[in-house]
Amino acid sequence: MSDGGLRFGLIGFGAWGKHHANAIRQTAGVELAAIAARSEASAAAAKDAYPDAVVFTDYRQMLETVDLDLVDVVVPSHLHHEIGMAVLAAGCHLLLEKPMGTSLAQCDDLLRLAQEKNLHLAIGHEFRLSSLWGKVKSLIDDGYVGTPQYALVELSRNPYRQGSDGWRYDIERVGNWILEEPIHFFDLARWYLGGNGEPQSVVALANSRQVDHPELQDNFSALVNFGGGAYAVVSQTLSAFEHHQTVKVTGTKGALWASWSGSLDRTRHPTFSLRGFNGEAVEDIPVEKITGELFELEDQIAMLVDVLKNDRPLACNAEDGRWSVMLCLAAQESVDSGRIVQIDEFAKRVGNRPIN
Ligand SMILES: NC(=O)C1=CN([C@@H]2O[C@H](COP(=O)(O)OP(=O)(O)OC[C@H]3O[C@@H](n4cnc5c(N)ncnc54)[C@H](OP(=O)(O)O)[C@@H]3O)[C@@H](O)[C@H]2O)C=CC1
Ligand SMILES: O=C1CO[C@H](CO)[C@@H](O)[C@@H]1O
Repeated sequence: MSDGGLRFGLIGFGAWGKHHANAIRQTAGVELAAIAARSEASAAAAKDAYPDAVVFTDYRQMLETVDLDLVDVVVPSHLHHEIGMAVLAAGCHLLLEKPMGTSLAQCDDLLRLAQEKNLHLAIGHEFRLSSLWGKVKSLIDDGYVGTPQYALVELSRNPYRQGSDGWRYDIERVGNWILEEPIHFFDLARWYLGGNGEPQSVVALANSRQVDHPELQDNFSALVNFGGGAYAVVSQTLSAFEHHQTVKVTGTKGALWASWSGSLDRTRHPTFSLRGFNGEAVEDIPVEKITGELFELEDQIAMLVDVLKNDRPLACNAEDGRWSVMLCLAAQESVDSGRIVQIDEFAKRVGNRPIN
């Protein structure tokens, strides 16, 4: 760490990488020291927006020549493993965007190397930093609903962006569409219901609007069984308009209903609300801070500064990231086979280790 604070590098200056760069710029105690883009055009845009950062078109050169504390990786999903491994091998802490990998073997390589090198590996499930989705979690933990028995995490939105070179619509590069956005909801569901034990099984359905691309699934719904009989419903449609997300959690005593709406996922002007039934009365529950993925991204960078400077725990660690990848892969297997997938069996067969 230099005297001026932490030195962060960024790899990937696309649609979401630009927001990461901005979040780093907004955060006290950290400097965006270097950026690696791929094309000359993206590198020029990075240099223009961040003239004080050293800009590269080869991330390896950046890792070899610049002294960095943490590198933030925001590239198409099929590159997470290759680039994440290179960052850790270079001895830098890593913030890796979701999905942690497109296979469990990739997640395990990253976990192993981070452990060997004693480096932090944070996964970009920024919803965990949200004042709204986080308030639901703290109310559950405080016993507001009693023992949680049911969670619905649902999104209705417009279609995914193509991504640079159309990677998001290429199954080889995206992995599957569950790894794109429903992965956040599996992470939330496990966060909310995890007190009942880890997920035990998943069954899912999906379909596509494009007859010639059945693998690009616009509609997706899954049921996840947790210990103690609790279960979650994760559901998403990409065939809708704007961006509307709902969480409903009910338990033996009460209920919570959170909702977030915006013209786009990245609006800074959303509407959101949290209502609860505490077993006696229905109430509006105040949410202290504005919420949305742009705000959470800033909080995620601030959280990392706190982790590195004050040795605090990560909001979402590599085991959590691996779990959410596993749930997505198990759900895709259920879609493809038409069968319920037992997570412990899947974990041993595909992940080469039991769930606990
Ligand atoms: N947590 C969240 O809420 C979100 C997470 N994401 C995740 O972030 C990642 C990026 O998504 P997004 O920004 O939308 O995708 P984009 O396609 O918009 O951007 C990807 C960028 O990566 C760059 N890139 C590709 N290869 C390399 C390389 N070898 N070195 C440096 N840069 C490279 C591309 O460069 P070029 O421009 O030159 O082609 C492009 O600018 C994905 O994994 C996605 O899942 C995305 C949105 C939200
Ligand atoms: O949260 C998200 C917003 O949407 C993107 C797709 O358009 C996803 O990549 C991402 O995870």
